[in-house]
Amino acid sequence: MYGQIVRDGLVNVTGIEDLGLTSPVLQRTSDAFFKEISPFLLHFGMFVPTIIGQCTPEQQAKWLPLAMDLKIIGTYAQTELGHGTFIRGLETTATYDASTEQFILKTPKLSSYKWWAGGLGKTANHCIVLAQLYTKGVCHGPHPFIVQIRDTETHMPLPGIKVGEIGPKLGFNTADNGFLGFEDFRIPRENLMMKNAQVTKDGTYVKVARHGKLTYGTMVFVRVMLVSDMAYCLAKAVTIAVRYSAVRRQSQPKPDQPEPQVLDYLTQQHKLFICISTAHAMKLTSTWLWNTFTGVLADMRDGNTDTLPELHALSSCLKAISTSDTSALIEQCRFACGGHGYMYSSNLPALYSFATATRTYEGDYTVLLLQTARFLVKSWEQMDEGKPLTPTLAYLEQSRNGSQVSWDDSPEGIVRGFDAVAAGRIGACVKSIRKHINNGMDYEDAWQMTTVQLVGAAEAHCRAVICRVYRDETARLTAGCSPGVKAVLDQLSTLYLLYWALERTGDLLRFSSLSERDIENLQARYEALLLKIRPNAVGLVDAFDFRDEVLMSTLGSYDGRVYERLMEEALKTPLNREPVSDSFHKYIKPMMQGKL
Ligand SMILES: CCCCCCCC(=O)SCCNC(=O)CCNC(=O)[C@H](O)C(C)(C)COP(=O)(O)OP(=O)(O)OC[C@H]1O[C@@H](n2cnc3c(N)ncnc32)[C@H](O)[C@@H]1OP(=O)(O)O
Ligand SMILES: Cc1cc2nc3c(=O)[nH]c(=O)nc-3n(C[C@H](O)[C@H](O)[C@H](O)COP(=O)(O)OP(=O)(O)OC[C@H]3O[C@@H](n4cnc5c(N)ncnc54)[C@H](O)[C@@H]3O)c2cc1C
Repeated sequence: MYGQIVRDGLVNVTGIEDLGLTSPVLQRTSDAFFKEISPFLLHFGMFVPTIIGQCTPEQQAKWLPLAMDLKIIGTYAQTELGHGTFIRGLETTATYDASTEQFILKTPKLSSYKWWAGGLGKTANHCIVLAQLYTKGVCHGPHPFIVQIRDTETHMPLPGIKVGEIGPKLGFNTADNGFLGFEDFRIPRENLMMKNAQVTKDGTYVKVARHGKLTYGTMVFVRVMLVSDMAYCLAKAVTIAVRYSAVRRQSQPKPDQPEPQVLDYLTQQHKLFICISTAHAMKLTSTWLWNTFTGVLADMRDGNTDTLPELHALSSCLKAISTSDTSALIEQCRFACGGHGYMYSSNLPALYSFATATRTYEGDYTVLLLQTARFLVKSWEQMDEGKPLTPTLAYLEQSRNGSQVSWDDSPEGIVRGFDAVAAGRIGACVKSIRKHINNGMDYEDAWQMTTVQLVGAAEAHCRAVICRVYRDETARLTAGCSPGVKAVLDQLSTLYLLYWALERTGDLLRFSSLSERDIENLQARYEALLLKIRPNAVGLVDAFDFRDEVLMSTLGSYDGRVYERLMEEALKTPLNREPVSDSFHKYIKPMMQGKL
């Protein structure tokens, strides 16, 4: 299995490398090889970006050509058995020895072992290691180091290195995630990635970057990329589920009628059409976030890190919500396909196991929403002091006078409604924190007592951002479209707004003038819109343009030959090679004869 995966992985990266194709195509072709992920994903997904983001030009000149030409194969080893979220708590140490101009890497105890890095188990021979940097007896916190862990000729682990595979997981089982321990392992001083901080030959620590968190830059980059990856993953799942729902006929609502396509059931449309909308919403939001990210990078190149906190807050909540929505909606696609959706050959289980992992890696859902909440509360307090708000928080101004937003169910009205919910929930958090402090709690305890509300406020802020960006970008992009295309894409963006308005009626009742009658109108509009979208449903998923080789699904292939493909896959199962398994003769027959 591992050998096959590595072969496929190399064909994928070297073949495409030779063709010089860009990453979106690389992603699609990669999907033609793997239902889960490539053992080389971390090499291009984090090892190379970290060299670019954390190395000096001189260090890049040394390491980047080796990495891009696959002369070295890398991964990113930050998480340890004992710590993943709390980076400042990482236990692996890198202590500078000025007498030899080397760092000595140590994993002091079992919980210090690096754990999880993709490709670390058997594939990578180098890795980026986050370790607590000590020099002259002072700890300067986690810093990135490039470390060779295996001999590039023999692939044997170097002396002082303990490395291996962590074992089977819910998914990602083609990624040989690994563990790594160091026993007084020495690396040259130059292997500290020195763009943001340096250690001179005599061991003097020199902070280069003004913002202490630039070390975490790779995580921001990957979080930004993951929003786009989620749109792509969900688009595949809903393509499978909608095509299957057009083929599958089941039940007989009217005695004299043939069994209908299950796609004609309103409940099936309710399950699936939000998935199409959400794939579009996340794709457009990811492009907007990428443009925000590149803008902040440009500012930082000019030495201005003022916009980094807002980017961290945005990338954190959008990564959390996009991965959470995608996991839930891919599972919804599986539910919509009945028993056959549970077949591995449908590819829905693999898509789900991939998506649900993203809810955790690159920053756990709750932890990242609390990061965003930290920024929201700070912004509220700055607003109270009369300071200007950042662009994505401009809506907070409307909450100043405390008046309730009047509800109107136009798309702009619904977007304003979500702004009001976000502003109201952030304000409620600030009030809760202040109440606890007035009752004698210190700030940290008051914050902890409010974290359930803070996670909700961050989700509300994120939903408001997605709704606004989706609506605005749809308006901008459809301006030049034919009336027919514009109408269908407007239907999808309106469906997203109506769906989430109905999901959040409690909040809208609390923070806007929404009434019972308004809710009835929303429900009626939503159901009518499902019926309008139905005739275009298959066309909309065909427009995602996934080849069968990329979908890898018995249920979602373009030709609709579902039952034939299910049977073809079943007959390939090893158990079907012989009519009688030898277990019958070894165990079942003796049991039937009372001889066990
Ligand atoms: C293709 C890719 C496949 C990917 C496979 C998977 C790869 C991985 O999973 S790699 C490992 C990923 N690990 C993580 O994401 C760990 C998540 N944890 C974290 O990000 C941090 O520990 C965190 C922020 C949650 C908490 O850390 P902590 O030191 O307590 O930070 P905290 O005290 O809350 O914040 C300190 C300041 O830094 C800021 N900050 C924190 N993180 C960042 C960041 N990434 N960027 C910018 N600023 C940041 C905070 O906003 C805060 O600013 P301020 O004090 O002005 O409010
Ligand atoms: C498939 C997969 C691939 C991965 N690949 C890599 C990789 O290549 N390289 C790498 O370095 N890492 C990798 N990781 C590790 C991943 O980054 C961590 O698992 C992730 O950051 C979560 O950290 P944790 O496991 O310590 O969870 P924890 O933080 O221990 O989470 C456990 C629970 O504690 C809660 N919690 C933690 N802190 C707080 C808080 N402050 N407030 C409230 N609740 C809190 C969480 O919300 C969660 O409910 C991978 C993980 C997976 C699943």
